[in-house]
Amino acid sequence: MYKVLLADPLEEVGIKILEKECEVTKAFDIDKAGLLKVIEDYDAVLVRVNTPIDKEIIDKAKKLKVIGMPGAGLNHIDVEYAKKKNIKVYNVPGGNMDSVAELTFAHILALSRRIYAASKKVKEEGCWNKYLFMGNELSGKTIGIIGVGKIGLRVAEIARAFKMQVVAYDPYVTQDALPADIRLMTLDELFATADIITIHVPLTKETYHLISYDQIKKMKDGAYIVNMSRGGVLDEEAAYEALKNGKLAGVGCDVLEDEPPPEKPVKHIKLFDLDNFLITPHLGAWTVEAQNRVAEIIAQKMLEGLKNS
Ligand SMILES: NC(=O)C1=CN([C@@H]2O[C@H](COP(=O)(O)OP(=O)(O)OC[C@H]3O[C@@H](n4cnc5c(N)ncnc54)[C@H](O)[C@@H]3O)[C@@H](O)[C@H]2O)C=CC1
Ligand SMILES: O=C(O)CCC(=O)C(=O)O
Repeated sequence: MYKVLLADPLEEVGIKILEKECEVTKAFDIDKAGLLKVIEDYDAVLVRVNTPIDKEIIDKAKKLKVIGMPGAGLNHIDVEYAKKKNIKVYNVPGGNMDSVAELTFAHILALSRRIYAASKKVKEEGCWNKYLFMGNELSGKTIGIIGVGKIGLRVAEIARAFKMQVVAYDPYVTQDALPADIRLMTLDELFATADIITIHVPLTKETYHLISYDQIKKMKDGAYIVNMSRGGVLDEEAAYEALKNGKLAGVGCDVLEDEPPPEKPVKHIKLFDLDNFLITPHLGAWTVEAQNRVAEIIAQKMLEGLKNS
């Protein structure tokens, strides 16, 4: 029987598939030191985004044949090095795209209708004053999508239903490959055109701090930024400055560069003081539907990978 380590939780449907042919160990709280101690015993390991698999772990993993990620992003896994060591790395492209695109719009709507601040004012002060919370319609606005892969394209589909114009920046796709109503442009053109900018790129050397203060300066006054991709793509210090001085009207993030953030009083994150900064704790893929889907697919892929290795 293959030995599989679940270093992070997986929905039951995936565990059941693996358990048919593997001995499955659950070690959801394992840290790097723990992984280094036990990884040599396993044929396969499943990790989510906050459990990195680096060269050091791979070097210890003498029996490892398969690494599985029940989602899209692989920036926490040294995929090149794993491949050199003949370890297969699997993810589930598109498995959570609907959920992430839907949360993108939850942030966009919450920002443009000031839902967080208005709700807080009612609950904390009993203040029922609509005059404080004038919002904006999405209809007729331009959304700028950075990265038109699986999630970016789904965001574009939803944007259409809101009667928005869609522009996009992605150096790895061509205009012919896109639906006719998505206008591909340079990043500077997108900054000058978009009312709402939404980020859907992988975290790479190229995308690290892709949105810096110098880039924000090129955006329209009062623009919104939403980042559902990875912390590190948006420079959080720059976002703070731009929210404080009013250059940006709102920022919504599902991810942070330092994630999970240290708890108070260890470090206080300035952005958290601002009502027009929205944060969710990496919930993009966190729906029953997406989690069941990715669990089933990743378990099947890992099993196939083990059998073919
Ligand atoms: N918040 C969450 O829970 C989730 C976050 N994600 C993040 O979203 C990212 C995108 O996911 P998918 O759309 O499924 O991936 P995808 O691979 O289908 O699309 C990524 C797109 O980004 C483009 N891209 C790459 N480098 C770029 C650059 N420098 N500038 C502009 N575009 C660039 C690619 O050409 C591709 O079209 C993932 O890599 C992951 O980091 C994904 C799923 C859940
Ligand atoms: O489900 C998770 O743990 C993270 C999802 C994610 O960020 C991804 O699929 O790239």
